[in-house]
Amino acid sequence: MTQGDPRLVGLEVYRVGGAVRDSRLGWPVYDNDWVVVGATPADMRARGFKPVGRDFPVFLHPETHEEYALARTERKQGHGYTGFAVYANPQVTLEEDLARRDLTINAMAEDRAGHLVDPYGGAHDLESRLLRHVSPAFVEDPLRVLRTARFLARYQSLGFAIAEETRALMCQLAEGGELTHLVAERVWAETEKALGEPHPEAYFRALSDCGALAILMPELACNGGRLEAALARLHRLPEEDGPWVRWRWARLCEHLGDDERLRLGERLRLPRAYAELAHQTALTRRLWLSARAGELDGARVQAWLDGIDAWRRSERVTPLISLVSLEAPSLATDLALAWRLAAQVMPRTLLGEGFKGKALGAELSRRRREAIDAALNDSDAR
Ligand SMILES: Nc1ccn([C@@H]2O[C@H](COP(=O)(O)OP(=O)(O)OP(=O)(O)O)[C@@H](O)[C@H]2O)c(=O)n1
Repeated sequence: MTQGDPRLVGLEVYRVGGAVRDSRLGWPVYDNDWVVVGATPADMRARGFKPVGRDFPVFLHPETHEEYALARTERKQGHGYTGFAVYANPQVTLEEDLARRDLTINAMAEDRAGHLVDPYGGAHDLESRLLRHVSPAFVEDPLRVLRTARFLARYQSLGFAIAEETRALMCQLAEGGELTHLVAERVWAETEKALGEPHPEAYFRALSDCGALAILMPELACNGGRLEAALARLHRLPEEDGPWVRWRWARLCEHLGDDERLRLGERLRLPRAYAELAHQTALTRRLWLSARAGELDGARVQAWLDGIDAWRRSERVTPLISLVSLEAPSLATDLALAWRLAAQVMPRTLLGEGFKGKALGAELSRRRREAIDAALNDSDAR
């Protein structure tokens, strides 16, 4: 791909990071990152690369739009993400650039002929299925605790585990209070990515094991048994092509009380769509729990439909009923009928009958309730 590219002639360029790791694992590679050794920003601009990094000397290839970063070292100076001193200069070697990286499997490079440069044993760890830190500098970026957990969520089915000594550093970061310096957006970004991986439960378990979950998402961490039950639900999702990452989040949080769920959402600055689905899912859980306890009645079903705003957002109903069918199949059948009958009560009809304003609202509610009761009675009769 890079062979014969005139912009690269005379440049010392290596493919690095995730692309090297994933191609060796046989995992799909979506984009390539490159490191350039021995060049200056002026060299890159002269070749037509576009500078993109405000903080780092990173350039975009004008045609492939892939990232080319000048080799750099980084040292932590303060707390949080801004506290890094970046040092890029043509003397920085590839080995030095690789040394600043988080995990050995992420610290491999390939030259343009495909030869591996692997000073930290990444290929061996890839074979041994180990997530292992490159150096003690791992602790300089607390986000790496989450990244390591996320890679476990991605590769767990390949047999990966976190190396004992890396796990110790993760615990150390949690105990030392470093995680409190992570901004909500970065925590959520990693968590959202982890939720999209094949084994998101491994992410939360790894964070729980090192004490990070108790700091970052204490609402989920407070009780081991509840956490395991919540993690089991991550793979029990409604059947539909919809936003399954959101569903995973919703199922994870559905056992939380309203206050806890809101607090967690605020803590993570959760996007609205996630918060809304989590709320609807929690209401739905209460409904099937009440059915299980033999306490279901028309009022509860109507309150549920009101709560999820079914009348205006009818598209919400079927997926939630599909969720109920996983937990309480016969209730799902009843709800489907109740919804079908209640949705046939049209405000327009009532307007035609002369209802207006408050009276219209009250009559609408009364007739919907009638329809719901009829559906539930029908179920009792069956
Ligand atoms: N906190 C971080 C973030 C990134 N990296 C390094 O930067 C590379 C690129 O980071 P990124 O694109 O975030 O991750 P990928 O490894 O490419 O993984 P993904 O497949 O999730 O994109 C990583 O491989 C790793 O070497 C790091 O050491 N520490």
